[in-house]
Amino acid sequence: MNVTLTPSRVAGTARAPPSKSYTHRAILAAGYAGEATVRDALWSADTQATARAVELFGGDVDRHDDGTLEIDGFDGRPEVPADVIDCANSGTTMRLVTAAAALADGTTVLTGDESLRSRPQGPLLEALADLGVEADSTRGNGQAPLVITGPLAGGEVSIPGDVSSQYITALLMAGAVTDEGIELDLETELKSAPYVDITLEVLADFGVDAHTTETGFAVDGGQSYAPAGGEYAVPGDFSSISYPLAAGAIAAAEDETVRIEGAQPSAQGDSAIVEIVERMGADVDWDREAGTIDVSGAPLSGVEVDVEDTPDLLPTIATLGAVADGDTRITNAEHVRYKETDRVSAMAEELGKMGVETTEEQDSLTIHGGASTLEGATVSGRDDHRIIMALALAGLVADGETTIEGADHVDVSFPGFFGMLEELGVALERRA
Ligand SMILES: O=C(O)C1=C[C@@H](OP(=O)(O)O)[C@@H](O)[C@H](O)C1
Ligand SMILES: C=C(OP(=O)(O)O)C(=O)O
Repeated sequence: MNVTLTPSRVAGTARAPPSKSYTHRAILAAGYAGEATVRDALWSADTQATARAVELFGGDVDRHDDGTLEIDGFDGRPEVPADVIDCANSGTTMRLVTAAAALADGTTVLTGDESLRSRPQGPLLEALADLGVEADSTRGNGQAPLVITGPLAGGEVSIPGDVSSQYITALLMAGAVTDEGIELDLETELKSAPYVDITLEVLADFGVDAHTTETGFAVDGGQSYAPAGGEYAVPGDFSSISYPLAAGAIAAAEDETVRIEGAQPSAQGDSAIVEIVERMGADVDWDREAGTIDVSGAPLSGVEVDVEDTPDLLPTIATLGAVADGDTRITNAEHVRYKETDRVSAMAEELGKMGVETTEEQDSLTIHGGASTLEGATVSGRDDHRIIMALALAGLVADGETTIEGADHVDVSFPGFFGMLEELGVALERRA
C-alpha cells in the first residue's frame, strides 16, 4: 500500500495504542506463568509474533475483541517447538524468544524477515554459549536464522550493553526460571536503558525479582511468574504517542489542540518526547493523573537531543527538526542504525528527497531545518514502521503531495495509524 498525503491541519482527540514493549513482555511473562490474563494488549504484527512463539512452546493465547488476552502458559518449561519460530519483523520477539528457547531440552530454530535476518544477535548467542547452551547463527555471521539447543541452567556471564538492551531483557526473563539464576556483567555502557527498567517493572508485576548489581543485573533462579490477581494491564505507548504529539506541534489548526489519551506515566523512556516537543517551542500540557496530553502548534526551534535512552524517537525528532527553525542535532545515535533499517541514514536520505539538508555522522544526525524547505515527494517507507510514520508527519506540512511507499508496515506497532490521522483531519489516500 502507498499512502499519499496533502498538507493538512490537525485537531481533535487521539488515543495512544497500548505499549508494544510492555505487551511483548506481558505475553512472554504469561507464557512463563501457569496462566494469566493480559488486558489492553497491543495486537500488532510484532506482538502476534511473540504470541505465536508462546504457542509453539506449548502455551495457548486466546484473544477477545476488547484486546484482552487469556494466556495458558508453559509454566517455565518450554516444549521443543514443532516448527521453526518466525519472528517476522520483530527484534524484541527474536531476542526474548531466543533466551526462552534455550530453556527447552532440545533444538529450536528461529528466523524472521529480511530486515530481522540482518540485525545483530551475536552478543546474545555468545552469552548463551558461555552459559553452556549451543547457540548458533546458521550463516556464522551472528544473524538469524538461529539454532538454539538447551537446556540452560543459568550462571554468570558478561555481555556488551551498547548493541541492544533486549539481550539483557531476554536473559533476565529466562533466568528467573533456570535452576541457578543469571548474573549479567555489562562489558560496555548500557544503551536503551529504560527498556530494562520496563522489564524489571513487568517482572515485579509478575512476582519475579530481578535487580541491578554493581556491574549489571541479576535474577535468582527457581522463581514463578504470576501477576497479582491473575491479571496484568498494558499502559499506552509513548513511542506511538510521539506521532500525534508531533503532528499537533507542527500542524495543529490555529487556536486548536490535539488531545492524546492513554498517556499515563510508566517506565517508558520515550515519554521524553513530551519534554522535547516542549523544548522546541510547542505548547504542551501533560496531565499525568488523567493520562492526557494537550498540544498546540507554535513556531518550533531546533534543539540538541541525546537519544541514548530513546532510540525509537529518532525518526520523529528528525521530522520535527526538519520543520523547526535552525539546526536539530540528534546525538548518541549509533544504536539507532541497528533497527528495522538504519534509521539514521534512512531519515537523512528520505527527508533529503523532500528538500531537507542533513549532516550525518556515525553517532549523530543534524537536521538543518526550516518549514519552507519541505517539499512533497515520493519517499520510501523502507519497510520500517517508524520511518513511515515520521515521513507521514513531514507530509502534513510539505508543499504539495507526499507519497509514502510501502506504508502498510505501520501494522508492526500502530495498525490504526492512518485512521488516527484521518480522524484528526488529515487528507490522505491509500492506494494498493
Ligand atoms: O525492549 C524493547 O522493548 C525495545 C528495546 C529497544 O531496542 P534496543 O534495546 O535494541 O535499542 C527499542 O529500540 C525497541 O523498539 C524495543
Ligand atoms: C526497533 C523496534 O522494535 P524491535 O527491536 O522489536 O524490532 C521498534 O519498534 O522501533
